[in-house]
Amino acid sequence: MASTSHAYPLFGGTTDLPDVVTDDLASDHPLRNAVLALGNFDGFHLGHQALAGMAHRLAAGRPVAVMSCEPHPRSFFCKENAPFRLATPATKRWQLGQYGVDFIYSPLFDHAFAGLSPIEFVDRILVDALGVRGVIAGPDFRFGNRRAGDMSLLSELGAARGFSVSIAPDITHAGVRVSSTLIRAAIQAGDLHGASRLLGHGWLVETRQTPNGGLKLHHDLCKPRAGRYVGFVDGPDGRGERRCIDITSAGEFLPLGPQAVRATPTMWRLEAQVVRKRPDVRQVPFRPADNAQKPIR
Ligand SMILES: Cc1cc2nc3c(=O)[nH]c(=O)nc-3n(C[C@H](O)[C@H](O)[C@H](O)COP(=O)(O)O)c2cc1C
Ligand SMILES: Nc1ncnc2c1ncn2[C@@H]1O[C@H](COP(=O)(O)OP(=O)(O)O)[C@@H](O)[C@H]1O
Repeated sequence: MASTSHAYPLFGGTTDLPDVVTDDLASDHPLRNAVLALGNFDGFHLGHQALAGMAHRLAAGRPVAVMSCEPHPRSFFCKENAPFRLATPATKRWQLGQYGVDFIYSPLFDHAFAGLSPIEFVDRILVDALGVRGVIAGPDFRFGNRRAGDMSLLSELGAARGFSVSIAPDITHAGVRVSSTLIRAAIQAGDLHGASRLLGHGWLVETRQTPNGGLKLHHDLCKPRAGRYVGFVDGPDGRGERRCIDITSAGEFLPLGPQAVRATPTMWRLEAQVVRKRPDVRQVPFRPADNAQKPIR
């Protein structure tokens, strides 16, 4: 049911991108009667993926949707001083497309939206604007002004209004609940292997051209510890290739060797921090593609 097809060789082929819905769906819109997963889904980690899988099973052929407010509520409430996001909207859209999500409900998170009471959110958004058949979220999901609504209130309201409310079990890794916060901490420590294990995929980042022709991490993304990294990018022949880059504390990408003069890609999968054994080692050889997840030393 998703609309636009988009090819990213880096990510392994073509995917149908979900529609992005920012407003009410008309009463006869085919995307009504969806099962909607609630939250922000930054990074689309293992917990989020399990939730999306459950939404698919509950939907049983009806549309599957994911909520993702913009800006991220954490930026709106200024809970973070530094950039913190694990994924840009474009990357998230591609990831959700890979999971067969039909649409992303992405309302503007402003004072008016944040000020909706839990009952207003249910009546105005879930029932009137989207006409959901069911919703699903983790046990910790909070909604409505001052986070006043919880899953038990949502279950009551759903039963009264005729949509189903499902609570997803916690997904853990090594005994700890997987969360975006945990993944950010791993990235900030330069532990991209640890981050990838919790994400369930490599960390996909977008870069931007700087005015002086360089490359910089997208300004909303959390910054990995400054150092030398191996990243995987789309090559000029449509196949992927591995490159070495130094990432500065400001998020600048400094390509090494002859690749520095090549056209600069905008999407990378950052795979590993290069641990230097000897201080005089300047270049690190590329590893074969099938070694993607092994540490490079
Ligand atoms: C309609 C609606 C209104 C919300 N209003 C608030 C709010 O006033 N204050 C707040 O902290 N979170 C509010 N939230 C919750 C945020 O979406 C978000 O879950 C939370 O702030 C993110 O914090 P966390 O990442 O620490 O869980 C609201 C959510 C919804 C759906
Ligand atoms: N480890 C997990 N197991 C199960 N559900 C999860 C997990 N992490 C997040 N969720 C659920 O996924 C949805 C999106 O979560 P969100 O708050 O955006 O992610 P996070 O807590 O990782 O920042 C919410 O309904 C949340 O309860």
